[in-house]
Amino acid sequence: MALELYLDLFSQPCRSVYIFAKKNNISFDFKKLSLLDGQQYGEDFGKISLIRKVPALRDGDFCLAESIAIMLYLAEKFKTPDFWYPADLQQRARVNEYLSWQHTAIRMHGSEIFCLRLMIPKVMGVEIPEDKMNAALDDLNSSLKLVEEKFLQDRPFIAGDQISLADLVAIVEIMQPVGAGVDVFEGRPKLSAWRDRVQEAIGKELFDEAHQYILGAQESVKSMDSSKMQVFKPKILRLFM
Ligand SMILES: N[C@@H](CCC(=O)N[C@@H](CS)C(=O)NCC(=O)O)C(=O)O
Repeated sequence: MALELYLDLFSQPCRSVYIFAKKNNISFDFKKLSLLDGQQYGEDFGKISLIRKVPALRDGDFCLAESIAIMLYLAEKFKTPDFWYPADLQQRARVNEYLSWQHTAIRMHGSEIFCLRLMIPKVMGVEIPEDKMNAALDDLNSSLKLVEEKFLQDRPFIAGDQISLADLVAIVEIMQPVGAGVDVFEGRPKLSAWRDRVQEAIGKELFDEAHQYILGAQESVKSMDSSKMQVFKPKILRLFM
């Protein structure tokens, strides 16, 4: 049985797994799971992951959740080039440091902008007050500043001269607010130059293919039937209201 990846390219961690697998010529069955249609709550997906989030992997009888665990599994199984997750002690520690930090920083702040600008107005039918939006933008800006000043410094990539899993996980998260219409690269030449290097290392075609849905998110969310998105209401109420 071919290796299966359950993905929705609206999702940042799905894009990192997708790009990683494609870039390393790992063949897989793309199992599209539509988050906006609530397919993560379906009975079939529950057999793959009780966490009910994507990405998820099935390799024979073995199922795995969590994007970073999935990419490390693929890296080990398919012996991908060292630069993705360097064997060098301190380079690997740099990658681990970024991967550990990002969950509650850039990922949280970029996702919040996406929810405040696109999801909440659609699902709840309300616009977000300006002060709340500004506070979320401040949080995002402080995380982006740390990406530049702490994680990149003067290096081409987070762990040194070559792309690693840290850069891949960083770029997919940083593109999420861009999809919601916030150009995080404007006025940030260092971050923009790093984005260009990451794009080049991934390959522009693959980068664009993986990001086409998120970059069209403003239009696609606008045209969606909000009654179908009510499945998100309890979560939005819990997290944001
Ligand atoms: N830490 C997880 C995060 C996975 C996650 O939060 N996935 C979101 C999409 S970005 C999801 O499936 N959400 C569905 C839901 O919460 O209902 C990873 O890196 O894989």
